[in-house]
Amino acid sequence: MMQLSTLFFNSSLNFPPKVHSFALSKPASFGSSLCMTTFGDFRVKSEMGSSSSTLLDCVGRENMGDDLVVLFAHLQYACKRIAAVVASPFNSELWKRVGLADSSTTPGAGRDAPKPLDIVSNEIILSSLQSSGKVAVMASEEDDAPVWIADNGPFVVVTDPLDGSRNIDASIPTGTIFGIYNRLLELDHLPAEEKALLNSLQCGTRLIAAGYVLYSSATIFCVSFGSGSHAFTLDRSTGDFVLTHPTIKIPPRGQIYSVNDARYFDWPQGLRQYIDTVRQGKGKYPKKYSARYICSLVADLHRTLIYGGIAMNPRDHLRLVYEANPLSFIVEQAGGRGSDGKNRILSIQPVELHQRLPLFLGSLEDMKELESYGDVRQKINPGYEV
Ligand SMILES: O=P(O)(O)OC[C@H]1O[C@](O)(COP(=O)(O)O)[C@@H](O)[C@@H]1O
Repeated sequence: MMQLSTLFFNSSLNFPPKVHSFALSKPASFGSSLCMTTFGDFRVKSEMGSSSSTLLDCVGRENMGDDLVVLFAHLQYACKRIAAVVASPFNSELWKRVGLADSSTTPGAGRDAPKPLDIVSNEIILSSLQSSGKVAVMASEEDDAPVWIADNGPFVVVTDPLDGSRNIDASIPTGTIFGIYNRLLELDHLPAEEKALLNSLQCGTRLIAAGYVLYSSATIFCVSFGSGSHAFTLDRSTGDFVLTHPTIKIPPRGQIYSVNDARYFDWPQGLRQYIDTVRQGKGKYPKKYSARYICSLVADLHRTLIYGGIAMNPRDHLRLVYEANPLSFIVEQAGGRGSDGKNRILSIQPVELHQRLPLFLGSLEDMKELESYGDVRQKINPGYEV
């Protein structure tokens, strides 16, 4: 079968040669205090701090070596392509043009059936990582087993290429999640399949970098190298990810909880009590909480980082290796906590690539209060249809 990404990107039907082009002017200097960009007739002014710089500038400054800069150059390129694909008017054509319903795409046990854009995003990331020459193995939500890429690649990448893809048809935000480890040299002697898996099952405490990319009204690349979490916004006029949220600090308390509360009657007593309490303004923070739930993990987490509160999914649904670990890393680096309702996520040793668990991410004080209710992890998981 033709590669989906090839089909999607090379087709003249999908990308008509005739596109509107606006006169785009590149800002004179990103270092200036006022950055002005022209989008056609619209002039957009943005205040840029003196620290204004791009994602690649910042990766370079982390002093973690040129290999990581090269990897991020490829990763950001992949995410820009995914951003373009999810916003394309031709997404709905994918179902008709490729045979995704055949058995070759049936996922292994414990995995959900992929959507066409999951597969396209997966291919975009895989091909970028392959051409970087810096990645030994990629473990993805979309593959049953990790893919061994290059014996001498210094890094291991775990990823959910397109989280929240069930929202695509309604143009609701989606995101890419990634985590990066060093390749474990002591496993080099093992057969490829075995070392690919063991490299991918590293504990979250060993992450050297992690992040997410939010595809929403803005495309935001949030990353941590273990010294704070920083977010960059895609400037579509230049193609750069520009530093917009340096050293994010999650508020120690928010007034927002984010959960699919249609599952209320499947929740354990502790979680019901916690939500009942904060809804009524009877918790440690004496104000009534509000609910926000996009049902798109990256978007729910991004809002939580900015406004505070807790983003949670109390059932065994989200994956430890490529969802919970990278996002917990980001949250911890922003001063918050990531747990399964009891244990710190980053300290849980993965035993399976697609291992699922309850996930709670958020403000330190809110997380402590939630966990004090003890029993917050949902035991039953009846297989909800939507
Ligand atoms: O159905 P629930 O329990 O509300 O789960 C919703 C969550 O599942 C996700 O869609 C991830 O699941 P998928 O990877 O199967 O799409 C998250 O983006 C979202 O937060």
